[in-house]
Amino acid sequence: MQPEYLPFPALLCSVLSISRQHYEVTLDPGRALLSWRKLRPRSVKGRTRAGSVTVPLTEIVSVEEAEIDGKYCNSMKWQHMCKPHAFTVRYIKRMKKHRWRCGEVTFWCSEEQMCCHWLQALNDALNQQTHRPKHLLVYINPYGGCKKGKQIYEKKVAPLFSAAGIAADVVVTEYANHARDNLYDVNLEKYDGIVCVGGDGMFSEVLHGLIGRVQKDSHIDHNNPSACLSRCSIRIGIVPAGSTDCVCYATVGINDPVTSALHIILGDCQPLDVCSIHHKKNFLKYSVSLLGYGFYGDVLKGSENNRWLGPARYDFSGFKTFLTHHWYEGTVSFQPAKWVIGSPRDNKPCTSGCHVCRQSSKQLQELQKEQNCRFEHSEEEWTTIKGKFMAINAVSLSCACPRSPKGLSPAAHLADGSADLILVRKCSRLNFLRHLIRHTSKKDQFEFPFVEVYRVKNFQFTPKHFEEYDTESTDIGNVSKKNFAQICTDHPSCVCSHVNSSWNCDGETLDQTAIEMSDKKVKRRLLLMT
Ligand SMILES: CCCCCCCCCCCCC/C=C/[C@@H](O)[C@H](COP(=O)(O)O)NC(=O)CCCCCCCCCCCCCCC
Ligand SMILES: Nc1ncnc2c1ncn2[C@@H]1O[C@H](COP(=O)(O)OP(=O)(O)O)[C@@H](O)[C@H]1O
Ligand SMILES: [Ca+2]
Repeated sequence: MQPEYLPFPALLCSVLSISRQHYEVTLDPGRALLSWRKLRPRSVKGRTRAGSVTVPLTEIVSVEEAEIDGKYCNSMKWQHMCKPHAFTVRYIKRMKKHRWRCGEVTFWCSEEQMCCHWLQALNDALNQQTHRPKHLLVYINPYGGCKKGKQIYEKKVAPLFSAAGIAADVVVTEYANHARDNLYDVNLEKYDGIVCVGGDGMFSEVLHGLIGRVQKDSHIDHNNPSACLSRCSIRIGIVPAGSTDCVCYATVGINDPVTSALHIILGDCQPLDVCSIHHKKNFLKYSVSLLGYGFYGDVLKGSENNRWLGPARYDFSGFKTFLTHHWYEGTVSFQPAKWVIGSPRDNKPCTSGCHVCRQSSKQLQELQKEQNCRFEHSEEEWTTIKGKFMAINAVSLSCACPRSPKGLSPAAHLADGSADLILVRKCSRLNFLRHLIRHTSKKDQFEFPFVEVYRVKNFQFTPKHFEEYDTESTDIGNVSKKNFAQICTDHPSCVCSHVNSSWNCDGETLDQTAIEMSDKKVKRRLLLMT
């Protein structure tokens, strides 16, 4: 039997007008390009192609028949025609520093038939982009960051979505965890993606709702640390309107609502590692950005009563935390991520389509197949480090954000199945400041004798007092006040609350201090619309 071939759409080339100048406009379906070139180019050498623009069809946002402006219609040029015809193409314009803007160009045709032909051909090309979302569910946190989420969505994002023919059902949240709870009830089949307008905390809320919902539908107990979770096929998009926005910044390269909206419209997609955190086999939370004990845990705790300060609450609390200069004692154990081909000391940041992520994922999958799903229990050696720490940070992505454009671990990978564990040991205030300042420049923040970094598959942390006073039961509630007093005499300069820090998990404080974290990737991977 003869194979059936679809007729390949023909190249379309016409002379059309843009702002009353003639252009040769070409739609090349074979190379997936739309281009326009000014006719009668200027004679000055080297400027002949100045009026030429090429746009990949994948970067066309929308195509529509243009509204004919009365003034333009009556102007000299069009007086001889019965009715002018035009169509408008919106497309991605790449600016500096990963910023995207929506460019717009209107092509005027001399005949109605030609205009229809162009509209049809361009719409056919757009309809082939089947990965683009058509129906989105949007959650807006009106209190995130500078409390401008609703405004940002209405002014900057909604007009782009509607121009691109995307229908959006919008929920403005009324309380914390509104979006999470709503995701348990909503008919997900209706949607091609979920969009959250807010910061990392809001993203984490949507992520918990979505992963939880999918596990509930598949009757999987996510409390079980070795359970293989069902994969979420629905994507989450982020419109940054929070205080840190590091998930957005680290995946898109900038925290800019218009850029994010345009990535969502094009259907861009980026897989993301998700870590799960347990305490004694009980599931606590998922983490996608920072899981930090010590400095970042204290910064978060100190910022909680100053929410009214907006994003500045972190700087204010950061300054205070820096001055208090606390260190914490405990034991960290981890298993290295052996499948990864990169190292945290590489000098290259992870970008979309990253070769390291692809290769590492492949190797991880093979390893899992080999170990026949016993991956979590493999008896590989654990490295144990006892000590006094200023900060213990586990990051599954770079955590780049406006405060630190390269992030806490600049070479961390978005989807390699591993997390970078950064240990900052007890050091002088000056040395800690030197380490912090390096986050704002290109200099290596790990190049200090008191800083270590490992690429890990999982890790455990036990604070010192758990080891000494709580061998039977590790429930913090069971540690008696007497024991606390005992511990505090060991720390003459501190009060009880400073014996332990708390964990900052993507901007939320965890109730437990002794935790286990695993980065189970593949099964727990999440698709991000970026
Ligand atoms: C002297 C300047 C030092 C600057 C050091 C900057 C390090 C910044 C690292 C940022 C890591 C961010 C990790 C992201 C975590 C977020 O998931 C999470 C939640 O985000 P959301 O509120 O958007 O929901 N955000 C956070 O936990 C906030 C962390 C922010 C840390 C800011 C620390 C500022 C430290 C300032 C120290 C000043 C010392 C001055 C001494 C003279
Ligand atoms: N309507 C609401 N009222 C109060 N808290 C909310 C609301 N909607 C979401 N939240 C919670 O606010 C927290 C912080 O939100 P986020 O958007 O990350 O802002 P920020 O970046 O300023 O911390 C999240 O944990 C989220 O669960
Ligand atoms: Ca990772």
